[in-house]
Order: sequence, then C-alpha cells, then structure tokens
Amino acid sequence: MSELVHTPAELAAARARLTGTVGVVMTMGALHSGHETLLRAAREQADHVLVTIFVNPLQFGPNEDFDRYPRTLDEDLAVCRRAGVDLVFAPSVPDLYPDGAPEIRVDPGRPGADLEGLSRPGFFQGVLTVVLKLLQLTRADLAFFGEKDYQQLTVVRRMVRDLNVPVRIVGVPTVREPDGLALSSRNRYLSPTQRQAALGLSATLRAGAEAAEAGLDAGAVLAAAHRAFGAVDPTVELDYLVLTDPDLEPGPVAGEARLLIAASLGGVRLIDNLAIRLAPRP
Ligand SMILES: Nc1ncnc2c1ncn2[C@@H]1O[C@H](COP(=O)(O)OP(=O)(O)OP(=O)(O)O)[C@@H](O)[C@H]1O
Ligand SMILES: CC(C)(CO)[C@@H](O)C(=O)[O-]
Ligand code: BAL
Repeated sequence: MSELVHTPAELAAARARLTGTVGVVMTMGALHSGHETLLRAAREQADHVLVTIFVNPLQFGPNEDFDRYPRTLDEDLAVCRRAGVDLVFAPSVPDLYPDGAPEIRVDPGRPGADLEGLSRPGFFQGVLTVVLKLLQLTRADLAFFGEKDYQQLTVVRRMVRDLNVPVRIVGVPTVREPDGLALSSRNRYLSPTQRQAALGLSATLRAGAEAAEAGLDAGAVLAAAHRAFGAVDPTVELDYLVLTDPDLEPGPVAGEARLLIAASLGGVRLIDNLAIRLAPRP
C-alpha cells in the first residue's frame, strides 16, 4: 500500500517512519512504463521508494503546456501501488511554493544554457530549483532520473556535484515502444498520424548510431543523422540535432558520445537521444 501525502509537514512525518535507504523518483505524473522502469530501479537499489508527482509551474514557459499537462493522480497511484512504492508526495502548487514563485532559484549555468536551455528559457532553472527542494524535503539517499531527458540528468548531476548535495544520482536508460518511439507523457498529445511521424526522431538517431558502427568519424555520423532526418515526414520540425561529448562539455567529440534530437509536431515538442561509440581515430 502506498501512503499518499500532500503537504511538506505530512511528508516529513511519513519520511521519519522510513528506516534504511530511500530512493526518490521525481515525476510530473501521467505515469507510463518509462516511469515504471525508474520505480523498479529504485525498488532494487533502495530499501524504500518515494515518488513525487508535481507539475512544476516554474519550469514551463508562458506558451508551454502547463495548463493542459495531463493530471491523472488516481491512475498514477494505482501504478505506484503495483510497483510497491512506499510513499507518494503529491503537493499542490501552494504546498510547494507557499510564498508564490521563489525569489531564490538555482542557476543552471553553462550546462543548462544550450539545447533545451536555448529553446526553453528558464526551464532548467525551474527544474533545478524544484529538484533541490524535493531533495531537501524527501531527504532521499538516491534519486533516479531517466536518460530520455539526457540534458536534465546531466544538469542535475552537475548541481549535486557543484553544490555538495548529499544524494546519489542514478541514470536509467530510455524505455522505448517496440517501434522505437521513446516513451513520454507528451506522446498522448499526438494523433495517430503524428505518432507515426514521430518515429522519425528515433530513426534519425539510429542512422547516426549505424554510421558510427560502420566506423565513420564524428562529422560523418552527424551528417548521416541529418540525411536520415531529411527523409522524415516534413511536418516534423527540427529544433536541434547534435553530437556531443557524453557530459555535454563543449569541444571535439571522440570515443563515447551522445546524439541528441529535439523536434516539434503540430506544437508537440519531443526529445530523444542515443549513446554513440565512435571508432578510435587511425
Ligand atoms: N521513456 C523513458 N525512459 C526512461 N525514463 C523516462 C522516460 N520517460 C520519462 N522518464 C523519466 O521519468 C522522470 C519523470 O519524467 P516526466 O514525468 O517528465 O515524464 P516524461 O514522460 O518525460 O514527460 P514529458 O513528456 O512531459 O517530458 C524523468 O526522470 C524522466 O527522464
Ligand atoms: C525532474 C522533474 C520531476 C522536475 O519537475 C521533471 O523535470 C521531470 O518530470 O522530468
Ligand atoms: N520531462 C522533463 C520535464 C519537461 O519536459 O517539462
């Protein structure tokens, strides 16, 4: 049975009853099999699993989908119960921000400035601020984040290192539909035709991975991915397609790398990424 709490005071009381290690999975709800994989990882690696469900207004831009973001608490609780979650923290906006939007926020710095940071100004500041608050409130020993949101995982790791936050961040590989589409709560916005077109994101990444497996260098791998994107349904608008260092550090790419894509379909913005292993230079 998962205990449901809403306020920080209720959370503190319930958290105090948990002995042993606590793993937290932070979500915005609308739980799917990707989230369930995070819950399983937490179940395996911690004595207790705590889930947070909160659609964080601070990380949404003025023209983004905060109002229409799916809110499915009853179904989410059923998922948590089935996954053996001990405690669910589902605060309201005033529960978490009793004084309104916080004056003091976490600056995501250079790692949060590119890619998603360029397209979604304020996004990582909002994410890091709420992640830090939730880490303080849950006092978790481990926190699990999906590689699907690769830059988010990277920026959270960097915050924990730079600010000495006492938690271990665990990255969990992306869960995909059998046809390759990365699971995402926002997939439910897609019409059947858009869903078919959205396969272009993972297909583009796979084309890059195949070029790397064939021994091509970084420039040729990225060119192969761009060529593959050229064959994708023209309703899919590319935001970025980049090959970077796995820590998203600037500079030349060699050995382990990451290919990241973001694109929009009829106003629905999706992201995906894949690990790429470049052949050693001769
Ligand atoms: N397909 C997936 N595989 C692995 N982890 C995932 C997947 N989808 C989401 N997650 C992870 O679940 C956590 C909560 O994410 P969130 O609730 O925003 O879901 P989401 O599907 O990413 O939603 P959205 O569609 O709004 O981006 C994050 O750490 C995210 O990376
Ligand atoms: C980490 C997070 C729960 C913060 O609101 C959100 O960005 C998400 O669901 O990935
Ligand atoms: N999935 C990360 C949170 C967001 O896109 O708003």
